[in-house]
Amino acid sequence: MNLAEIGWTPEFEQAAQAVRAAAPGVELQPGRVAGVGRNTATLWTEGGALEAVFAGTLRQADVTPVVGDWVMAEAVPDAPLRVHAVLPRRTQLARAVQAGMQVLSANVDVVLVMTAPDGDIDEARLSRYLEAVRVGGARAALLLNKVDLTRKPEAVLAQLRALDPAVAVLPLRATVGEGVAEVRELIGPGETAALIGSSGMGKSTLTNALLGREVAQTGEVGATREGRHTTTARTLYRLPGGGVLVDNPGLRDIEVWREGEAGGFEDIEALAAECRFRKCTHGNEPGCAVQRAVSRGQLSEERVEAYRAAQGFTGDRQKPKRRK
Ligand SMILES: Nc1nc2c(ncn2[C@@H]2O[C@H](COP(=O)(O)OP(=O)(O)OP(=O)(O)O)[C@@H](O)[C@H]2O)c(=O)[nH]1
Ligand SMILES: [Zn+2]
Repeated sequence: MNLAEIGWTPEFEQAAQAVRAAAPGVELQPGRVAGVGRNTATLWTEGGALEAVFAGTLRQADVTPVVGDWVMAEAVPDAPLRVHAVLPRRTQLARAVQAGMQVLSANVDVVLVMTAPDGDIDEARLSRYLEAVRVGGARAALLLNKVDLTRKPEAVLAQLRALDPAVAVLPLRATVGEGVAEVRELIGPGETAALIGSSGMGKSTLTNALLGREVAQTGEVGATREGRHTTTARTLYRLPGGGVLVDNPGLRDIEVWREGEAGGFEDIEALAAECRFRKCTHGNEPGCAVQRAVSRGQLSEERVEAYRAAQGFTGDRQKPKRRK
């Protein structure tokens, strides 16, 4: 597998070097988590898809790999790979749980938020989705599927555009493939997309259209409940022509994690305490511990920008560049 096609970047390479330097004598190779089980994962590696187990060091570090993560793993003769470390996440999608926050998928570049004009458009829910995406550091786009079901598609599209003028809004008819090429263009080379939205909006139909084959079970009339794909497993799919799609990122009807009292940026806040200036905006200030962590590959630029935006810190720093 060509790692760049599945999301590997120079930033991850830099972070990988740091992990290797900290573990001399261990032969570590990168892999992307395509599926997770209990203490196990399927990794996409240069040598193809391989099974892996989590090493004790990982449990000590108190980090659990999630789908989309890049990890460093050791080859073990006649046994699964052993995952030693998770590389810093560029972005994340998380949900609120009793204990605080649970990361569902990592390193997603663009989140496609799907809705449809059958029934009412739930503006509050869509806004929550957009906020959760923004907090996690990814880009968002709104897809209005089933445009054939409304006589006033323009009015509905305008309603969606008003939610956030910075977010692209695309009309779609997933069942016949109309608008699918435009959706595909939102996913750049080597980028990772995730599809979220309530049940029945047409996510499986779009997934199949993007992949050019039947992988996701759609809710066609007549399908039996048992026959339906009721698993909550998250998986990665490779898109024809490069790029990755996260199936079922787990944000269907659930409580999305938004910045709140706890913030969702605890890691960045811990670093910020080390900045030279108490009022550091983590832009270009000297002695900024947050930017230092970014330059060392320990923290992603995207998450810092999301944090700065949430804090109302703007300007004096470029927005993260879109990868070509
Ligand atoms: N009229 C119309 N129906 C569509 C369109 N896209 C999907 N559908 C139908 O909507 C129903 C639900 O589609 P799915 O793709 O299963 O929806 P989903 O979002 O994956 O649903 P869950 O798996 O429950 O989350 C199916 O009967 C589809 O055929 C469209 O563009 N127009
Ligand atoms: Zn700072």
